[in-house]
Amino acid sequence: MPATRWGDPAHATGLPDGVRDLVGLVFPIKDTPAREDVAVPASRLADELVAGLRELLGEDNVVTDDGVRRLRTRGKSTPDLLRQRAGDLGDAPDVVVRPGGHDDVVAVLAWAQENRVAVVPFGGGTAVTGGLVADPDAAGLVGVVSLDLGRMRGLLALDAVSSTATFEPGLRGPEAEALLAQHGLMLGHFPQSFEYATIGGFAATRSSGQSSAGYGRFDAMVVALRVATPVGEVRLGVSPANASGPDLRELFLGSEGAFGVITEVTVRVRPLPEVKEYEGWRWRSFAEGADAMRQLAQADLLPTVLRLSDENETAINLADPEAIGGEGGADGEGPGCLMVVGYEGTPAAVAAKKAAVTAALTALGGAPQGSGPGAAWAHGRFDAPYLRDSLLDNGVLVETLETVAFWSNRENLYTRVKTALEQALPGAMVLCHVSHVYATGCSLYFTVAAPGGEDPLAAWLPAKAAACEAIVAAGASITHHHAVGTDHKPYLTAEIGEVGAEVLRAVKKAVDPTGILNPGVLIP
Ligand SMILES: Cc1cc2nc3c(=O)[nH]c(=O)nc-3n(C[C@H](O)[C@H](O)[C@H](O)COP(=O)(O)OP(=O)(O)OC[C@H]3O[C@@H](n4cnc5c(N)ncnc54)[C@H](O)[C@@H]3O)c2cc1C
Repeated sequence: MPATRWGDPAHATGLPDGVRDLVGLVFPIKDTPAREDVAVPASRLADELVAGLRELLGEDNVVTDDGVRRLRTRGKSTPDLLRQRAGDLGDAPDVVVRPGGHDDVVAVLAWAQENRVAVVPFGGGTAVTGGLVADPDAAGLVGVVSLDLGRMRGLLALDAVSSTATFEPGLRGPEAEALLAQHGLMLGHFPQSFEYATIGGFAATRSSGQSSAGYGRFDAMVVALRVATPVGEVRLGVSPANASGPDLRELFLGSEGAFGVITEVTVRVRPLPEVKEYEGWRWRSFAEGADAMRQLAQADLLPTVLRLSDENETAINLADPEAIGGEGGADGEGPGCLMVVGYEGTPAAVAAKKAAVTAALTALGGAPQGSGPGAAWAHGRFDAPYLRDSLLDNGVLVETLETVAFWSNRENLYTRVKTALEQALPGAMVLCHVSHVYATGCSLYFTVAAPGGEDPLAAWLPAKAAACEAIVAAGASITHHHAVGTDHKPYLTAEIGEVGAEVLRAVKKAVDPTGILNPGVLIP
């Protein structure tokens, strides 16, 4: 994946003319190509130090090449891409190392402690909240090692009786699913970053995928972990559940490389679905559709996939305000909102769930739209990041953010965040969908598009701050699944309290006394 863009360059198509024309009606279009010619800053690590790493891992697995260091710089948020596109490679690691297994990771951590070098675990590099941007200076360290887990790609164990699989951390989503598929099994974790994000990254950020209604969040799939910390190994999870004090698995899930390097992840697996059916439902308003989701969740009637776009997102996604959304729906009752509902499983299970959900949604006032919208969503479910690059190329600023609250706070949260973004970015288009649903609440996922102007990063950062402040003021969580990283860290204490922040600092001190792991990330 290039440093300045998402994904496989062969899949990047540019903006189709029709879409470019449509976008041009709303935002000024101008060519803003990325700079690829900027030199990577020189490595801060002395040759003798790098030689020490080579002795540990072998010549081929210690890389100081500028091209590789460029690729391991930051993650894939829009600010990350904008910095890279402008030629700012200031956060480039000094060296990239590629451990072959748990013992290699242990050896690198010992080397880093001895030599006071920061270690940044690098999975797929799809982080969107600054989780890959360590600050060695703040921790008094002399440089940064990017710990690229890409060689650790094994399926280590499969317990078919218990339905669990143990993976190494560097497997990307499709690779893990392909290994399981050989046994007729699946994991069922499909974030939009599925093609590049890794098993270790999913665990380290407590990721949530597009099928979370049916299969759950990633952290809920994890039953056991092996973690290498600077003070020793931690192995957790000898049983699915227990009452053996606080569950320490939870301490390492979501720890974003600040407490240790996750070297093995054991997850619950399930049979591959025989049937997949996705369909659309139309609602008169976002509030009405969201309330239908709440009622499904509270009646234990969740399908596998469930998402609801607000009026703006519905209109934009369909790029045809006459079809659904926009002024006046087909029934003349005002703007409409599209819900995507998906069912996966055995034919009998799908038929039974579909019948029950259909009856419930019909009774709640939903209008079935057939399989067309569902098929369109399934076809394009991993394409949006490519579109973002094309829009950035054309001078349009695009970024997403997400949050989560209880149902009783949903409307308040939606209004506050939308208003904050619209006020901070005049002329912005703010879209939203309910992306993940629980019996007690839901996640809201916002997409913002605005004129990039002369300095899109300078335009975006105050808007992001305004949105974060609105989330805090609404009493919601600063993140549902993108994690804390460095971007959300200023808002974490407001959510977990001073004592909570002190607990995190105390754990950090216990497992990483020299502060080499991801300094500056997560811990307030
Ligand atoms: C276009 C796009 C779409 C996205 N869609 C979703 C989505 O639908 N759902 C979602 O949840 N997220 C989404 N994300 C965010 C991101 O993909 C997730 O946070 C993902 O889980 C990160 O995995 P990764 O392997 O890329 O981790 P990285 O980006 O490499 O790392 C993320 C953080 O975890 C740490 N880390 C990585 N591996 C380990 C390890 N083995 N041990 C310890 N620490 C580790 C890193 O140091 C860093 O702090 C999206 C991102 C992009 C760019």
